[in-house]
Amino acid sequence: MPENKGLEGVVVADSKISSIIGSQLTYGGYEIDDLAENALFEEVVYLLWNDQLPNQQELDAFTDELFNLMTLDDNIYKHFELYPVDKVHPMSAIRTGLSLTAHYDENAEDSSVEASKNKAVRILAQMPALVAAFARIREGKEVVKPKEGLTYAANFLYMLNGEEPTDTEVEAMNKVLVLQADHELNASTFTARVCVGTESDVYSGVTAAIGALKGPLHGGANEQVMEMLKEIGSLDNVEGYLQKKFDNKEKIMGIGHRVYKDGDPRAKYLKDMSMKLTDENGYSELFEISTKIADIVKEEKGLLPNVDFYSATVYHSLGIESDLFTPIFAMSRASGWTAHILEQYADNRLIRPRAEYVGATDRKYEPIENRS
Ligand SMILES: CC(=O)SCCNC(=O)CCNC(=O)[C@H](O)C(C)(C)COP(=O)(O)OP(=O)(O)OC[C@H]1O[C@@H](n2cnc3c(N)ncnc32)[C@H](O)[C@@H]1OP(=O)(O)O
Ligand SMILES: O=C([O-])CC(=O)C(=O)O
Repeated sequence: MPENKGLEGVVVADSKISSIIGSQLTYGGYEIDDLAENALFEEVVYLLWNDQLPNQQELDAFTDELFNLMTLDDNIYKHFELYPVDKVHPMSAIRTGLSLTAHYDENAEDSSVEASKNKAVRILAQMPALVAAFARIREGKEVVKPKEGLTYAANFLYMLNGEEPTDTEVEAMNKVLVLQADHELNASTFTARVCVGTESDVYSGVTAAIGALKGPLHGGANEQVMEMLKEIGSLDNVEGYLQKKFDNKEKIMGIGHRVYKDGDPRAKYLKDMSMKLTDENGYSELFEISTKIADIVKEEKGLLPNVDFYSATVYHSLGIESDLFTPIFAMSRASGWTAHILEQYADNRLIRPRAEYVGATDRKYEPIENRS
């Protein structure tokens, strides 16, 4: 087995976008705490793409640009009606939908820096529209187009629910988007960089990244956390549920991290939000079940909650279906993916590691009639 199975600890790129040192996370040199408490998601995206926060004029121009690209081509809305939407996971729908948006971008194959930056803006603007449209169409509801003057977080909730969200909802959604925007070389970002390292286009990189985020060991864990909470059902069942998982050597979703061994700095914000929102919306028991799970897993395994753990109850309290949790993560992470894609283009070298061959050797071709 290679020394660094799963590329653990292997450094494969220089990056100015985000950094993890111990339990400290920074975006472009700003502490995640500072940004989570103060920043608008749009400011964070601008920071990830430009290595500096925008001034008011730059933010206004960027917000307008995003709004102007937030409505999808009618054919994209229509394509969601072409297949049995009730049987399709939203992450698969978004993966296909995002890939489809490329066909309505006349500069899709233009690989200039300017065109690649424009694609990043289009993708970020279109992700919330894709998630919200799919969610409504599968319920037989009319698509809701974005509303001018709303922030990115507010517009997503508006397009999803068809009514303007409250300040509390917008604040929570904005914070979740900020917290999930980037995370160094996580699996989906690495996937995006590998893809565009072949000089492939931005849409291909983001589509590949969506596929990687979908897995339950990565972004897909937030949906699984909600399924676990539902399965547990009440506080009394937590010990029994966990014991069975431990006995079967199964993982507890939303817990553990490849890099953070002393805790994920994003989790405390999500825990605070979860406590507040579950209390306000009548889901306090889900919060209590969550903290009991976290305490027992810490005690038994020394493992701590990651970003996905408490985000599940935050989304649930906002009335969001559990299979939309990972698509929302994708919406936010599209900012980090595209930042990394642009950074990869700027100083590219094909990413191509090696494998240790451990298969059979010295075989000779046998005609098919001679094979047993
Ligand atoms: C946004 C994100 O992607 S955050 C991560 C989201 N993913 C999850 O929440 C899924 C659950 N967690 C996990 O699967 C893991 O903790 C990962 C994949 C996130 C990171 O794992 P790694 O550092 O690669 O650890 P790895 O999977 O090799 O596990 C090491 C040991 O810890 C155990 N372990 C790790 N996480 C967990 C967990 N959540 N529950 C129980 N045991 C765990 C493993 O079973 C293994 O035990 P062993 O050595 O006795 O076989
Ligand atoms: O960094 C990782 O491996 C996973 C993670 O927390 C993220 O992508 O936010």
